[in-house]
Amino acid sequence: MSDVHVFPTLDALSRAAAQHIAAHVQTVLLDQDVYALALAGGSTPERTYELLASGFPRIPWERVHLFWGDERFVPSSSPQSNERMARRRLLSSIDVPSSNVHPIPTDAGSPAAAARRYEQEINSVLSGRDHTFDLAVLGIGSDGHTASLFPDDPMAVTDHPDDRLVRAVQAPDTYDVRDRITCTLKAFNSSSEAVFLASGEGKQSAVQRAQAGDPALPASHISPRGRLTWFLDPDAAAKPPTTRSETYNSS
Ligand SMILES: O=C1O[C@H](COP(=O)(O)O)[C@@H](O)[C@H](O)[C@H]1O
Repeated sequence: MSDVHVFPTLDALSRAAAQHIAAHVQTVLLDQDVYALALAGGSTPERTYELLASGFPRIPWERVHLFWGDERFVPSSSPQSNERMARRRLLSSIDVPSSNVHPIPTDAGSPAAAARRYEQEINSVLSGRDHTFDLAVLGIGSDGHTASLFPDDPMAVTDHPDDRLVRAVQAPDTYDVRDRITCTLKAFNSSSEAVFLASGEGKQSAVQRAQAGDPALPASHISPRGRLTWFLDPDAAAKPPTTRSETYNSS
């Protein structure tokens, strides 16, 4: 099941995404003690994180566990670090217990060691559940990658992935940071929900191909157990905005 919403600007799509995430947190916490949110890196979600951090809409952060969908194998102080971005935009402004924050451990000796440790952490924090994350925030690259699942990686473009929840991968040589750790299709597709955030003309072709189900794109293989919702601007969607009242309902 996939819903597509087009908003006039990145700010508007970020507001709608923040409201969608907050509404889902509130709903899920009626039935569960804790909520597991997987964060995307890159630049597109920065505004959504700032809005979530601003307190509107309000989220009971003490009951939320934060994970990262992928990470570059760099120190957490690096400008390339997905952890650093989320700490600056979101975590620095919210009262979330440090024991609820689960960054990918790039201080492990190697990407493979970091992946192994992160899989253990996910299994330990989320043990006893029948699903992984309650919601995964995802971006999409112009090449159709999502998280650090790249098109040239056979495990990123299969409907029958291995049993791992986290893997060490190499990004193509056009990327600044090639050593990466990523949650797998299994981890994302065992989540309750996922949202894609995409803005700008550079994303247009990848968004169209992913929505059409082009099997060569990792983003096409994202299929959570419940809703998959796209938050787009007109350039990424190649469509004019649809008004919020017609197309967006956070319930
Ligand atoms: O490398 C990455 O890229 C994607 C997309 O990033 P964006 O800057 O185009 O929004 C991101 O979702 C992923 O977490 C990141 O590691």
